[in-house]
Amino acid sequence: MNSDAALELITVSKTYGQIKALDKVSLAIQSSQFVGLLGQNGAGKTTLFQLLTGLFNNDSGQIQVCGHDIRRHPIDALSSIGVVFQQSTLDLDLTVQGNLKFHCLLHGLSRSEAEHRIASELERFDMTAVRYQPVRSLSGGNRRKVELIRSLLHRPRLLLMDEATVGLDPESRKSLVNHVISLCKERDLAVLWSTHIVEEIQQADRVVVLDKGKILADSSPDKLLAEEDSGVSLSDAFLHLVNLNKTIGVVHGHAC
Ligand SMILES: Nc1ncnc2c1ncn2[C@@H]1O[C@H](COP(=O)(O)OP(=O)(O)OP(=O)(O)O)[C@@H](O)[C@H]1O
Repeated sequence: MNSDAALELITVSKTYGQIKALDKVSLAIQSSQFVGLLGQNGAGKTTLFQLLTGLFNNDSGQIQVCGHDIRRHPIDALSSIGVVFQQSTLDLDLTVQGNLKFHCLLHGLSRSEAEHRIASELERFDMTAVRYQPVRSLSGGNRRKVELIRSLLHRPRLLLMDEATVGLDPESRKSLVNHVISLCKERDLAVLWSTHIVEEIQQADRVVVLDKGKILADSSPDKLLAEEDSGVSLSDAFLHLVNLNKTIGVVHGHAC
């Protein structure tokens, strides 16, 4: 067990009937690490996030967040996590302030501390001007920024970004990635960034490739490129790895 890790999974499995959505997954993320998670449809990414956010329990294995076991000490573990989900969870009819304040109060912050943190995070993201606007009136990119700000208000140690750029234009996507990379380094945050868009994680410290519930690779983007020797881009390396795993699966299937 790595007690310094912001997130540690040890042989975590989750099945749905016959389907092994996660199969003995082990993974550790340290503070200040930005880890990209790649996987094709059905690889197990959503299942992983569902376990990490306490929505479902793993069948076996252990999940620790900042040293807190998510099953035995869920409040300590979950309060160390900030999450931006793929689907927006903002109340469109409330103002930005209303959404952010609600989150602060849920986390037990006093009203004055909430005001202070909201003001300083909005300033950090250059969003002070929209503080009292209804979320409905914001662009998609700004709504995502509000969700990111909200995820940071209780000062998490681990940030989970679950396909958080879906629906954003390339510029807004790039801006969100850059914001999160800066935060990761400035605040010693551990980040797990799940995406289908390989270019988003070119600057990641590590790239984890998940396929059919198993980790196929866990290394730096440069190392992954060199190891796969499959083309010029990280995207080529990812596809090569996943296709290779498909071929191995077929060969094993025939052998049995
Ligand atoms: N509630 C469920 N009941 C049954 N099977 C499920 C359930 N949730 C996920 N699965 C199966 O588990 C596997 C992993 O699915 P999961 O949604 O975690 O993958 P994913 O990587 O998030 O895919 P996508 O990129 O399409 O969102 C798939 O085979 C999926 O069909």
